[in-house]
Amino acid sequence: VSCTQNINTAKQQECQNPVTVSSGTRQSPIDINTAHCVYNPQLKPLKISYDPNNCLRLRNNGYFFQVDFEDSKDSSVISSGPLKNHYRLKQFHFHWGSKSDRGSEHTVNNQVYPAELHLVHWNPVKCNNSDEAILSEDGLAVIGVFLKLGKRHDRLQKLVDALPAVKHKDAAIEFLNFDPACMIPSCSDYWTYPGSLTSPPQTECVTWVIMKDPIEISPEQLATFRSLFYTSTGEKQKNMVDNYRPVQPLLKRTVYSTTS
Ligand SMILES: C[C@@H](CNC(=O)c1ccc(S(N)(=O)=O)cc1)Cn1ccc2ccccc21
Ligand SMILES: [Zn+2]
Repeated sequence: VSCTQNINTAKQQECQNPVTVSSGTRQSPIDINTAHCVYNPQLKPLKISYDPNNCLRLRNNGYFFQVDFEDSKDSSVISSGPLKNHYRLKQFHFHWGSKSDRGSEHTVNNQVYPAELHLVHWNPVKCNNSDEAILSEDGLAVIGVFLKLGKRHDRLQKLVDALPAVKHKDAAIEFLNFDPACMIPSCSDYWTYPGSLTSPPQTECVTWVIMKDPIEISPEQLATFRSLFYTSTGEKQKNMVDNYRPVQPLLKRTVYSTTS
């Protein structure tokens, strides 16, 4: 069933025909209960190799703002860690709250962060393109990075300065030479589990890799995220905030950890 519905906000908005994936057995996001995580000594660090020349454009898709990458070659890829194949970077985006006591999609021992970064990669070994990947079991690998309030993130400022140019839904600008590796924490520890897209069509195609350490951004930088709109120009303006899905049941899944 595909209906155009806004991203699930905390109120789990439903469109005409509710599309809650109630039959889902591996939905995302989840709360990461560190006491129930299983230490897996075989888990290697994730290998990350991004080429800033693949960075193409920044756009407002009406759910979040997103930076799109050239993904016709294996030039910005991740591998190793829990992954059997290498995966190509397609885009990254964020989720954030209207206030700093909400915003992240995943939580850690029920602790919420004010925002969360998702770097979305697809499997070129199993799939021909990213649209096919969302329909395949191990089609996507998404790196999640928590954001906490603190000092200004100097390298992220280039992105923050570009946001006013994409205030409204469907706005897009050329955005070049940004290295997403600057948003990966220096500590390589992570949790990993099998999950889904957190927005429609919520297909169960994602291997999640959630970095343990958050990165820091300033209150001013987060305020700029909140200055974007869900709405197109001409519509009644609705601030783009609280674009996160509530946590979903873990069910029979195990979250693996790189640390005991
Ligand atoms: C995959 C959608 C587009 N959405 C995504 O690519 C996507 C990627 C990652 C996340 S997250 N937050 O989990 O990292 C969320 C969404 C397009 N699309 C293709 C077919 C399709 C059918 C219905 C609706 C949208 C559809
Ligand atoms: Zn996301």
